[in-house]
Amino acid sequence: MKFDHEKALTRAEVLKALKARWEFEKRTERVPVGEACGRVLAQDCHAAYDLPRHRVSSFDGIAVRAADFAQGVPDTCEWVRGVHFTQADTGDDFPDEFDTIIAAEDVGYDEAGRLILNSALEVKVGNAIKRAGATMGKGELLYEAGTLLGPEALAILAAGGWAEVPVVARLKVAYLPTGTELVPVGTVPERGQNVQTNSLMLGAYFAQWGAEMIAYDIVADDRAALSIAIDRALAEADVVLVNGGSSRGSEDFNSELLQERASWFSHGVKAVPGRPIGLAVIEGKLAINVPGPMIAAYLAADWLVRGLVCHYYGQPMPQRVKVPAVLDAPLGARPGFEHLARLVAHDVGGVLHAAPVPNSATLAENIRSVNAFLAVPAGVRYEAGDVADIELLGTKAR
Ligand SMILES: Nc1nc2c(c(=O)[nH]1)N[C@H]1C(S)=C(S)[C@@H](COP(=O)(O)OP(=O)(O)OC[C@H]3O[C@@H](n4cnc5c(N)ncnc54)[C@H](O)[C@@H]3O)O[C@H]1N2
Ligand code: MOO
Repeated sequence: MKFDHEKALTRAEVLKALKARWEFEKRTERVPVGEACGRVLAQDCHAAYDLPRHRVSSFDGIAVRAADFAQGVPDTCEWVRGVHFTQADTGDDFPDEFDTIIAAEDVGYDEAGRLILNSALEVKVGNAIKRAGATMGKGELLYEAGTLLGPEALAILAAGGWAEVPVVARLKVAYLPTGTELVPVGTVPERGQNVQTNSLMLGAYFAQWGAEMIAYDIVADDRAALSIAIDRALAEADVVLVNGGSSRGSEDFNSELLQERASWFSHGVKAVPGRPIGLAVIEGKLAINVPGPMIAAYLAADWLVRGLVCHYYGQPMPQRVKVPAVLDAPLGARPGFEHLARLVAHDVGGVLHAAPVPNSATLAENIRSVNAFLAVPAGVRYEAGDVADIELLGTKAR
């Protein structure tokens, strides 16, 4: 499908246009609290009760009556466990007749098992006692709707009585690999064939971002078959990704098929790699024709699908750590286009340097070595030796 570079939108314009037109329904489901890490809370969650339910000791030690210490440390030779004092270790409840704790470090016993206390002790009511509700008070707001739950949140919610947690249902992203040349993983490709692998990479990313991928079987470059598959995917998912057939090949039908169904359609983004992307809004759902090549598919997922996932969950797009690096090669795209530069960053005598992978490298080598990213704005060109703030992709700089 032909497209006009001048009409292509910037990445920011694409995100804005799609978010403005996307009509998604945020479904809610309840999941066991142990499975809620990484999920987004669908409603405010309050503590169901005070915890601890009643005051407890906050030290390993013994519970005593402070009144017995009004004149200083008493003679405890005749003290009877359970009558004059009782064991009360950290987190332990103890009978209400006792009102203070003496830490184990200040407590001893003689050969006859009689209690001996440090004579310098000052004992007041309420020493080393954790009040009722100190962990959480009944009705306390534990987490607000919209919170992205992390490991600690699971523990706090569970402590507050939430054995099951109401969360936003996972965004469903249908992934449709298309191309007559594609064969499934496990098949040795013949001449003219290629292994369908983007679904593995994208599915793993979507899982990290909290979206569920519905992976479809490979669809050949056949208009009728593609049309049926696209309609099926649109019925099943919130977002449909049609991978491949996005450009100008004689069998690149996908963007056309999306445009036919769309209330809004745009082809192409002013960013490379990944420029020939098809963007459609179909009955309030989003359908994206993601370019086939692995790096273009990765980039589209990273800036666009991730942005949409964050929008669905009401979360900000996570920002990567940026650090200054000396560029060892020029960077910048043709006029009007952003350059989404994937870089290899490495330390040279305490100074971070970065450069793109040489064109001569295999794709495998490229993927293995890239550990940084720089979005060079349209109209900007960096020369070798310039310093730029690069984003670290989370792998160790080498
Ligand atoms: N004459 C032109 N040719 C191309 C242009 C252009 O402007 N003029 N743009 C190039 C750019 S940039 C890109 S990006 C690609 C876009 O390609 P398509 O989206 O049409 O993808 P296909 O042609 O179907 O496949 C390309 C390549 O990727 C492999 N592929 C596809 N899907 C998968 C998958 N699921 N897993 C693994 N690999 C996949 C496919 O086998 C091909 O090798 O067009 C350029 N051409
Ligand atoms: O978008 Mo393409 O070749 O630039 O991957």
